[in-house]
Amino acid sequence: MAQVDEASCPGADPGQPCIFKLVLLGTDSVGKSSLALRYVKNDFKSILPTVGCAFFTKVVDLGAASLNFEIWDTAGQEKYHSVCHLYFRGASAALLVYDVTRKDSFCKAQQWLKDLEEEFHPGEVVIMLVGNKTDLGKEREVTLEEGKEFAESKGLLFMETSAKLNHQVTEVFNAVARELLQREETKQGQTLQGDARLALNERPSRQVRLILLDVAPQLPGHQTLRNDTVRAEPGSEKHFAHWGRWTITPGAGAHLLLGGGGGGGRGGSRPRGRWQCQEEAE
Ligand SMILES: Nc1nc2c(ncn2[C@@H]2O[C@H](COP(=O)(O)OP(=O)(O)OP(=O)(O)O)[C@@H](O)[C@H]2O)c(=O)[nH]1
Repeated sequence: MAQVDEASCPGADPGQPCIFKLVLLGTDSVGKSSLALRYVKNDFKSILPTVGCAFFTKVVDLGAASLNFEIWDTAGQEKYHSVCHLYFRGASAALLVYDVTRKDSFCKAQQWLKDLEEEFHPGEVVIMLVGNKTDLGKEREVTLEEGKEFAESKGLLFMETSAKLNHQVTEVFNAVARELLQREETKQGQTLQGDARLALNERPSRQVRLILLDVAPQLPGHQTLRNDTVRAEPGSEKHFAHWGRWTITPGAGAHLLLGGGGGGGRGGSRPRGRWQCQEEAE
């Protein structure tokens, strides 16, 4: 993956990795806190139900690039549902966690997705559906295919994990991190393209009208030899018989490249007298 210009990431100090807010969503006891704990501290232990929200940070090193995750672990209990919305505002990524041994938690994850869809524009957040507790395979109520199918139908990333066995936990966060950096890179590319288009639009029209005239009235007996109007592409070269070769630069006029003996002089490398190029943008 190409390297992202980290200095231009939103929320980051110049030269520092991008900061992305990632929110863990899902009903109670699906293993949100356990996934966060496993990922951040490589630990698994009995945890009390989350009250409100817990917060972790983690630097993700992907080799070619790195980023900072702010991980918001929300409480899954129903009584906290309404406040969870406060926590997922401003998120760049969300993990929708369900427990593969509980169908109800899979349905709840789908409801969380609806909430996210109401809050964010399509594509604004990277969303991964995570089926946790694969170590309890015998008690499965949600198959791998069901999870995969639902994720595909909604354009979500998808993985199954076991926080207990440390199965695919880092992979989940890394996959989200890669997706975020890729999107950031695309965004920056589009901004650059937009800037370039803007710059092009600011230039005069591609066709310009140049009026070349010899202005050397101070020379005795001299008069304007030619008053010519041409249409020229920016940056093009034009040859005028007796007037030499000129480069045409809209906005900056025309510049003599090689004199053709203009200004009344014959065979000289520079025209005599003063020359002027007037430009009219079309
Ligand atoms: N077998 C197994 N148990 C797990 C796994 N992950 C979490 N648990 C257990 O599931 C229970 C709930 O885990 P939590 O991490 O507290 O779940 P939560 O989603 O944060 O719960 P709330 O705070 O209520 O929202 C705990 O007893 C964990 O030990 C897993 O991968 N496998």
